Amino acid sequence: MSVHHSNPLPPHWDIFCTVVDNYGDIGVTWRLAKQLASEYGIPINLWVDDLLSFSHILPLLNPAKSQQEFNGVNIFHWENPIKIEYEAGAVIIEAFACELPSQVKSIIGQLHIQPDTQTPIWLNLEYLSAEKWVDGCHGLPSTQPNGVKKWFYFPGFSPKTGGLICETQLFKQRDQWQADPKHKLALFEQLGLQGINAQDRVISVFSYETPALTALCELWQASSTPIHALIPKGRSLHSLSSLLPCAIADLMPGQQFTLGNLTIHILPMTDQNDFDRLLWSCDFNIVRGEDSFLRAQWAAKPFIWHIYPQEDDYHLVKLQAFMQIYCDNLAPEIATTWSEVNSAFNCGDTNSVVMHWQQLNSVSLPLTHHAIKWPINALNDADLASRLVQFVNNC
Ligand SMILES: Cc1cn([C@H]2C[C@H](O)[C@@H](COP(=O)(O)OP(=O)(O)O[C@H]3O[C@@H](C)[C@H](O)[C@@H](O)[C@H]3O)O2)c(=O)[nH]c1=O
Repeated sequence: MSVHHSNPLPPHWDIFCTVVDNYGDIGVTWRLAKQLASEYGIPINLWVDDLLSFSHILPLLNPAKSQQEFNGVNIFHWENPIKIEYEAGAVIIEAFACELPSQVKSIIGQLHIQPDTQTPIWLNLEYLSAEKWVDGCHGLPSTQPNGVKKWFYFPGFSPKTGGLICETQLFKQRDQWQADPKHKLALFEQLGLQGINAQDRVISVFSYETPALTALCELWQASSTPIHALIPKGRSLHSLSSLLPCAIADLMPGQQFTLGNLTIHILPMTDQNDFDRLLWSCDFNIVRGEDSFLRAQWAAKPFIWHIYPQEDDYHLVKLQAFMQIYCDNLAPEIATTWSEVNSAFNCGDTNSVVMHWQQLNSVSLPLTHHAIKWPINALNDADLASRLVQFVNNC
C-alpha cells in the first residue's frame, strides 16, 4: 500500500513588513529574519516596503535595489503590486497586521483548494505586550476570506505566549563584552565619541520627545561627577533644543556639547549589532518602542522605557503591566522608585522624574543586580524563534 503525500512547498519562509513610522516594525522583523536564517538554516525572504528607513539600521543596504542579501536573508523591496515573480513558501508571516499583497492572498487561497498541494502556514506576528490577556490569545486561528486559517502569534513574557526574541549566543557575547572595559572604550572611539573615561557615568538616550528628558538633562548638568548622554540624531533631541547651541538640523554625529558636568554626544545611527553593544556599554539606557526596549533588558543594565504612545493613553496600561512583572520580586522601595521614574518619564512629569531619578541613585546597586538576573527569568526557557519553529511544526 502506498502512503499518499501532498506536494511540499518550497522550504523558504516569507516575512512581510511595512514600516509604519520609526524603526520598530522593521527592527523586530529584521532581528527575527536574521535569527531564523542563522540558527535554524531557514531560507528567509524579507519583504519591506520602505528600504530607506531600513537602511538607517542596516547602513550597508542599498535602498535602490529591488533584491539583495544580508546575513543570509533575502531582502526584497515590497512594491505594490509585487513586481518580482512570487512563489509561496512553507510559512508566510505578516508582521504587525500589515495587509498582505492581494496576489499573495490569492495564491494562498489557490494552494488551499488544490488537491495534493500543501497550504502555507500563515501567521500574523503581533506587538509585544506584558498584559495578561495575551496568554489567552496567543496561537488562536482566524479563518480568512480566502478560506485559509491565519494564526495569531503573540510575543510575550509568560510560558503561554510566543516568547521574546533573543539570539542563542547573545548573553554569552554580552558577558564577554562587559567583562573588559576596553571593549566599551573602543566602541565609543569607533562611534567618534571623545573624552569618555572608563569610570564616567554613561547614559544612552533613544526616546521620543518629552519634557521629562529636558528636566533630566538639566539635573545632570548639576551632577557632582561627569555624566555623558549619548543621543542619536532623532526625536529625543527635539526635547533638548533649549539646551543646544545650534539648530537640530545642523547637528553632526560625533559633535559634543558640555553643559556643566553633562556632556551631550551626538551619536551616529549604527546597525543593530553595534546598537546592542552600545546598550551593553552604558550604565543606564533610556529606550523606547518594542525592540530597543527588549534589547535594553538583554543588556542587563537599568533602563527607562519610553513606550510608544497610543490612543486614549492605552500605552500606560501596557507600561503598568510590564512594570508589574519586572518588579515582581524586587524589594518594594526599589520597585516603587523605578516604577515612578518610568511613569513620570512617560507622563512628561518633570518634577516627579527629577525627584525619583535622585532616589534611583541610592538603589542603583540592587537595581543593577536585578537587571542582571531579569533576562534569564524573562525568557522562560525558550526564546521566540524556537517557540515559533515549534509552533509551525505543530500546525
Ligand atoms: C538608535 C538606533 C536604533 N536601532 C534599532 C534598534 C531597533 O531595532 C530599532 C528601533 O525600534 P524600537 O526600539 O522598537 O523603537 P521605534 O520607536 O523606532 O519603533 C516603534 O515603531 C512603532 C511603529 C511601533 O508601533 C512601536 O512599537 C515601536 O516598535 O532601531 C539601530 O539598529 N541602530 C541605532 O543606532
